[in-house]
Amino acid sequence: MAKRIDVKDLNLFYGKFHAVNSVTLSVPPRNVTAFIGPSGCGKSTVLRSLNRMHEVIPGARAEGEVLLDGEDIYASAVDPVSVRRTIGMVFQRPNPFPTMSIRDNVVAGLKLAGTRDKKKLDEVAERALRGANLWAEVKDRLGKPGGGLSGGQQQRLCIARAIAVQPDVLLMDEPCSALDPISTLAIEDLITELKKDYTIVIVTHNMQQAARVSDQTAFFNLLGVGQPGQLIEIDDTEKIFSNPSQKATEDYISGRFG
Ligand SMILES: Nc1ncnc2c1ncn2[C@@H]1O[C@H](COP(=O)(O)OP(=O)(O)OP(=O)(O)O)[C@@H](O)[C@H]1O
Repeated sequence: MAKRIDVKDLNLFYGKFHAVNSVTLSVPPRNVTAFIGPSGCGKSTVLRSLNRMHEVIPGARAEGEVLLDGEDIYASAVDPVSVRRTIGMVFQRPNPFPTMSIRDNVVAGLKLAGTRDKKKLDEVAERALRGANLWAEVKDRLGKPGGGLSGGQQQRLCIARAIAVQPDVLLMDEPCSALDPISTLAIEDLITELKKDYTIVIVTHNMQQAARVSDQTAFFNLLGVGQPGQLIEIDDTEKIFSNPSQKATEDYISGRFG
């Protein structure tokens, strides 16, 4: 079930370093939101804070609120592990368990959560692989190692693994940066398919990609070296790329800096 995210006055730190200043934004369900901006402005840091992966880094902390359908994921009673199950993540480099079979890669999260029923695991594996547009390519070699797939297939395998646990939100941190153009298009098509069921937030350096796949775009910027990154504006992708409200956004998307 896709859910809505509301971020309120979120500040992110690495030890004493204030990495991101006061972000407030909303992500509607069944929508793709792209985070763009120059290197170091805090896109990945904000993304990781949306499922409490940020605090896994020693010394890192978050202040502010991240609401998932109105529930604060940072509330003291909330278990960060269950947050990460509900809000899945796909990383820059495909990271399947290389020696584990394709099928077991997909159902790794479910097995970890205690599901042992083979029939159920097979069903979930098929559904997730179909959902990730990979089923046709791997159905005859489900027992073969995940590491034997191409880079683009491995990334779809990781997406299958992320959706196998039926999350509410999918976070993607530059999911195509290690892929060739054909695999990139396959992932972009998949993102468009997945948004029927999921809320998706994607960090990308590729502005054409943001324009192609996202409904809304958030532009982050850095005011200076050592300064925290900040959200400059968030709006419909069409508006950001045709008529942004802020000059800094226009300069960035027209390639005048960044
Ligand atoms: N593990 C970490 N420990 C300390 N500082 C970090 C860590 N990760 C990121 N930072 C710092 O936080 C700031 C934001 O980094 P972040 O990776 O979020 O930016 P980004 O916009 O995603 O950059 P890029 O586009 O290059 O991936 C940077 O100054 C970075 O050096």
